Amino acid sequence: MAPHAEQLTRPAVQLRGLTRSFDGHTVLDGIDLDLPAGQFTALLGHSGSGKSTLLRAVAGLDHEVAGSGQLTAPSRVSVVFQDSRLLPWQRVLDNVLLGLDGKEAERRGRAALAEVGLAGRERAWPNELSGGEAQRAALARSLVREPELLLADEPFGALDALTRIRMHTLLRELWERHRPSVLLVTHDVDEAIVLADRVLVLDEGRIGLDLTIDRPHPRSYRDPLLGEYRERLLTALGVTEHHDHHGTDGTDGTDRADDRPQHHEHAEDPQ
Ligand SMILES: Nc1ncnc2c1ncn2[C@@H]1O[C@H](COP(=O)(O)OP(=O)(O)OP(=O)(O)O)[C@@H](O)[C@H]1O
Repeated sequence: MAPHAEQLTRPAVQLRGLTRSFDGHTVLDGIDLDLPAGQFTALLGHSGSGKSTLLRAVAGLDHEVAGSGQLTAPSRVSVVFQDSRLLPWQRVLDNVLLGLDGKEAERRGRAALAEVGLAGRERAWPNELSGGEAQRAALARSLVREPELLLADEPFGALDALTRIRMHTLLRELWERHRPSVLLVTHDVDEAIVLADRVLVLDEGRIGLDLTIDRPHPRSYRDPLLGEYRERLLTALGVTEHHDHHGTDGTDGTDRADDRPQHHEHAEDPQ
């Protein structure tokens, strides 16, 4: 990045030479990355390419990676995973407040639940929520902590296609209102290009493609101009042979997530 540009956008996250290996197998191979404060970035890559490993490193959850290079991240970080990780023995509001006390925290917790569309469900138990509602509650739990950086690891990966699209709208609205820096890990090319302003492709331990998505929001899956970005990302992911299924073919695209190659072998739990 040019020096003057660096002065304009304070990076929220800065990685220099970040490396991580497991059993002699290098997963992150000297990653250099700046995430400017307030940017919405998506991270794509095949299963096993190291997306969760990178996210865990940025979250400060991986102590071994820390010494490998330079890693700077904000102190107020929230992480949302594919499963909501709500505690089943705590009611929804108590899950959202976990570790926060006092009337003011409770007021913020209720406000966060209202923001994600769960007003009135404060006293529900997690097992009374649908998958989408549970992820809404997980987002509320993140929001209430007013994170400078929101890390999301396949947060909508277990949801049906229609719920996922509703959650996309919600996440983008929350981002517009609160403006945390976001790093969203996903397998879903359409999810990445509809939500993010910048999409990174992780390939062989490096950032293989760093693409700015220069289209206004809210974006539609139907926008034919997103097709060019989709094509570039699919090419970077090595799946150009699926062009006919993913091109601008006049369908609304809402079912695309289901007819593209799936990479779920290692998608469950990044812990
Ligand atoms: N704790 C661990 N111990 C050993 N190997 C690990 C560990 N965590 C990750 N790996 C390995 O590192 C590689 C990258 O895993 P990672 O979970 O980061 O990939 P990913 O891109 O997030 O995959 P997916 O999209 O399937 O979730 C994989 O080969 C995985 O087996």
